[in-house]
Amino acid sequence: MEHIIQVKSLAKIYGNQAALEDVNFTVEKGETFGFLGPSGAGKTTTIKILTGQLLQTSGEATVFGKPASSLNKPQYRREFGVITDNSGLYSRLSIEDNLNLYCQLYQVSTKRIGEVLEMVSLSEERKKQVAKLSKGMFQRVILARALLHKPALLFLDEPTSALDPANSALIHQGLRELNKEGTTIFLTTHDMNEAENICDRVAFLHQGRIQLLDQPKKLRRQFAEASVCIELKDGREINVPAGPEGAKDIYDYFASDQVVSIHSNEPTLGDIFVELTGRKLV
Ligand SMILES: Nc1ncnc2c1ncn2[C@@H]1O[C@H](COP(=O)(O)OP(=O)(O)OP(=O)(O)O)[C@@H](O)[C@H]1O
Repeated sequence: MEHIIQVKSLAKIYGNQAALEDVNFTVEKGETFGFLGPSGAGKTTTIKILTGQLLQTSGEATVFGKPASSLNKPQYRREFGVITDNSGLYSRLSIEDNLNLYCQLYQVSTKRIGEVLEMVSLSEERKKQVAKLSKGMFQRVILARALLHKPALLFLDEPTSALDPANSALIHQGLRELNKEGTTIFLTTHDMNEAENICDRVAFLHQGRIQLLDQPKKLRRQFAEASVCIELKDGREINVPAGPEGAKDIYDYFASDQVVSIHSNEPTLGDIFVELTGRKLV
């Protein structure tokens, strides 16, 4: 496997406060990696270090095999994209004119504009002035701009915070398509649905350390209760052991035609986070 990002014993101390302590992880080529944590966990600090905007106090952070601190140099601009809150656009210009400027900057054909606007469902609005866009549309233009040059690696800091579910879904769709085209994605979020929807693996950051790291599916299984829930026609929900000891009950409910649905008692990523840390993700 090819490590696109490699982080070893990373620490960041602001004054006398440790924001990150002994953080270790790798991000493999082609994956969408989610960095989950509540406010103040150290997510933005990590993105800033990985994109060369901030220097760590100790430890190693390499991106494409080079020290992350070197990514600040203009020659690496084409290789990765960063989307943060303060990604400015020219408000008096249209969406299309904004993207035209970036095509020149990245030396990308303007044909790509149509493709990226399609990916974020903004084809119809391309002539609209940026000042007149809703927040969700604005966020989608920022994403479209980051997609123009098909970066090998894209960093997103809470890409859908404060967006409604419809706009979030459009951003997720754009990210999935970009990932299919080969872009490795590193995103921070405190939205567990976002993590479940688009991430191949997630790391739970709490108090400056990674508490868990795996595929969402595996984490849910690891923390699942050994029981299944049977929903009955009379409205009751019965929890039955998932092993042989529950088999007779399950058979009886089916045999007497009482079952509406049966599902495993798997926790959400949010449930797991609360169990692990005693804190909610938001
Ligand atoms: N420039 C700074 N100077 C001092 N402390 C800072 C600075 N930037 C961040 N911190 C502190 O470091 C810790 C981690 O902050 P960070 O912004 O990385 O968290 P976060 O997980 O991104 O939070 P949020 O979800 O609210 O954006 C916090 O306790 C924060 O107060």
